[in-house]
Amino acid sequence: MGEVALEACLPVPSHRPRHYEDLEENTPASLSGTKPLPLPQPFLDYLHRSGISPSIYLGVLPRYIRVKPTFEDKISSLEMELGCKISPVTWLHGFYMLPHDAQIASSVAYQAGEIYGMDVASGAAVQALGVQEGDHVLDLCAAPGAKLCMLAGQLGNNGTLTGVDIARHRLAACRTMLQKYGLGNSCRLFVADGTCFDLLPITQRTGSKDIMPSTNETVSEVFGEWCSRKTRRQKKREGRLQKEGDKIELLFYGNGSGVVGLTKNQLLANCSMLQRNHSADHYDKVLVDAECTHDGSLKHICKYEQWGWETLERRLLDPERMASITKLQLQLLTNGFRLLKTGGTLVYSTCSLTYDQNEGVLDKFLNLHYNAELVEITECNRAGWPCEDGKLPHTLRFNPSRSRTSGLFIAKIHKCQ
Ligand SMILES: C[S@@+](CC[C@H](N)C(=O)[O-])C[C@H]1O[C@@H](n2cnc3c(N)ncnc32)[C@H](O)[C@@H]1O
Repeated sequence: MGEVALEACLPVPSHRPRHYEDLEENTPASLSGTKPLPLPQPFLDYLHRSGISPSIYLGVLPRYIRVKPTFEDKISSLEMELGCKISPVTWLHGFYMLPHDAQIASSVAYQAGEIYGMDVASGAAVQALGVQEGDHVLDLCAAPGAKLCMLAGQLGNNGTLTGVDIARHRLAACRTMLQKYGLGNSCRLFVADGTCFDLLPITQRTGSKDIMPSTNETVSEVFGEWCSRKTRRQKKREGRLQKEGDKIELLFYGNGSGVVGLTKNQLLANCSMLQRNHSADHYDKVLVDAECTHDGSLKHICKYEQWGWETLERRLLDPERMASITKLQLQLLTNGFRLLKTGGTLVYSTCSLTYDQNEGVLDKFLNLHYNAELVEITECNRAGWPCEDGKLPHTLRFNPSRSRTSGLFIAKIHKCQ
């Protein structure tokens, strides 16, 4: 589905939703005149139980792009090509706002990898992490990769970026993005379960010089430069590695990621480092953009029209599914924090606006981790961000109808001694 107004793509209900009145009452003045949204009753009940007003889905959101710094002075040529107004987002550098129906995919800039579509609230989550050149950064739920690309851009050529996702096909899309935008040099991507992933960054201390190769490894098992076209030998080797029952698969690595020249055992030897508890070898920054019910995303809710509303009932409304998703979120957050070095920063975000998946998960996490502290997001013009306070100190919520962004929850955590 393209970028379409929600009202235009949702089915007309056979009955008047119970929370219709709530919807009318809560319609923001700036959006008045917009018809109430026809959502199925079970979903409205879910929103009601979760304390979310259905009014957040009213109105048509603009679309956003992030542009490479070198492209910023060429915005007028993109305006001419697309035939629409493109305005800079005043509160987050590098982001621009377009009409909701603007089609960027055929533009010269998109094809040349100068711009990509990314919601500006997602950009805020990345900005909150405060990445600096030289950092070792972990993105524990990386696919399909918009945030990973922004992280890679902020990192420059100094430091490393490790992306992890459990879904191979989604991580492959991430790899395509990194390559298209020329951002993969310092990155490595692993297909792995983020709840137990335990590879540390390849820093000088844990780099190839410190780790002795295993005696039964051959030269052919040393990682050479990654390329999209693989030789038959490489494919055979990868097949063999997977057959050996690896839980972790290295899907992509750039020349400056520290992987080139290592053997498989050297790379995986990083695992044992955690037991040694050298916190200094851990990641400086960790992003846990956790799997969630996506109920803050208008675009995502629209997709249920294609998938069928019964899919939504199965994915969002089933109590067992909800319990398993909050458990997964807590496990991802816990493991991300374990991989973070003392003094480091972690950002937890979801595109759900329910209490349970955000403050609820954090509450449980903070009760178990005396050395975790919620801290204020002070990055880049933060005072101008169009968000609201969450229900825990320093947490933020982007409410779509007020912020004109996709819905997002963001919390920033500091790892103390
Ligand atoms: C909200 S999406 C992440 C979006 C991504 N950060 C971006 O900006 O494009 C959540 C991701 O978590 C992944 N995921 C789900 N369970 C996981 C697990 N146990 N370990 C790692 N990733 C997981 C999903 O495959 C999905 O790609």
